[in-house]
Amino acid sequence: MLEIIDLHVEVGSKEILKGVSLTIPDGETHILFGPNGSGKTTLMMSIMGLPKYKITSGKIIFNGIDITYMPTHERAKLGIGMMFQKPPAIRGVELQKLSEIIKSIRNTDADIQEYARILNLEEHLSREVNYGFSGGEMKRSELLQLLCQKPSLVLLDEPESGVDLDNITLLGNVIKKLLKGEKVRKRHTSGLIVTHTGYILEYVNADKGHILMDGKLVCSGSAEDLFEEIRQNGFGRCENCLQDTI
Ligand SMILES: Nc1ncnc2c1ncn2[C@@H]1O[C@H](COP(=O)(O)OP(=O)(O)OP(=O)(O)O)[C@@H](O)[C@H]1O
Repeated sequence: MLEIIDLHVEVGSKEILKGVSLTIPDGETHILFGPNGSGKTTLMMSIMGLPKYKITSGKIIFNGIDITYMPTHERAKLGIGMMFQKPPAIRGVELQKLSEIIKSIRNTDADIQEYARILNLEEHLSREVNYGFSGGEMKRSELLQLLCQKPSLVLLDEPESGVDLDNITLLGNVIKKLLKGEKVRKRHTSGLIVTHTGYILEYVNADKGHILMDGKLVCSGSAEDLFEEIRQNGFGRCENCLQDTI
């Protein structure tokens, strides 16, 4: 499904990712932990191919295709979808219109009205995408777009941040549905999720967790065990592991 090999990425001429290797097999959901500024968003953006994130070496292989230098819209067409931590507003484009475009590009059978109903976004369909939306509404709008895209790899960057407890339940259940492993185009859906709070672990079956420190993956294992360790001891012990990688 997704294979990242020794990835080095620069942002604004500063090296942020310093040799990340990660494999997410078909149908697996992996969780990415790490302190602020360690490079989690950078990794997600690099997988999605945002131009600001300059890959200086290494490879990203998706379903056997080398996508390292492929433009973002082609990656989206191939089935990589992302929920951004801070999604941009798109002036002049209604959420309904964008959902239809996404649906037609991927040729999915998404029921936009039904998904909007589930996500309490019916009134937002006629509004410009994310413009003036609250934090929680933006997250739901991102999720609506993902449901329309039906990606085979879902990247979720802090899906629960800024979302109230009722809406975390709603979001968690929809994400669970998105990842539940139903076959999309003969493949199961895979996921990579960044979380600080760990709420999302209550909704998804996480196959593995990873810890990113200063642009390097320093640890992999059970997502629940890693989260418990972080909850109790912070990233202190990870600092020692980071020293071992230098
Ligand atoms: N244009 C830039 N120039 C220099 N450094 C940058 C630039 N853009 C981002 N960075 C730095 O890259 C580092 C990694 O940022 P990133 O957003 O990937 O971290 P993160 O792990 O997702 O953090 P958080 O948990 O706070 O969301 C940060 O130290 C950030 O300041």
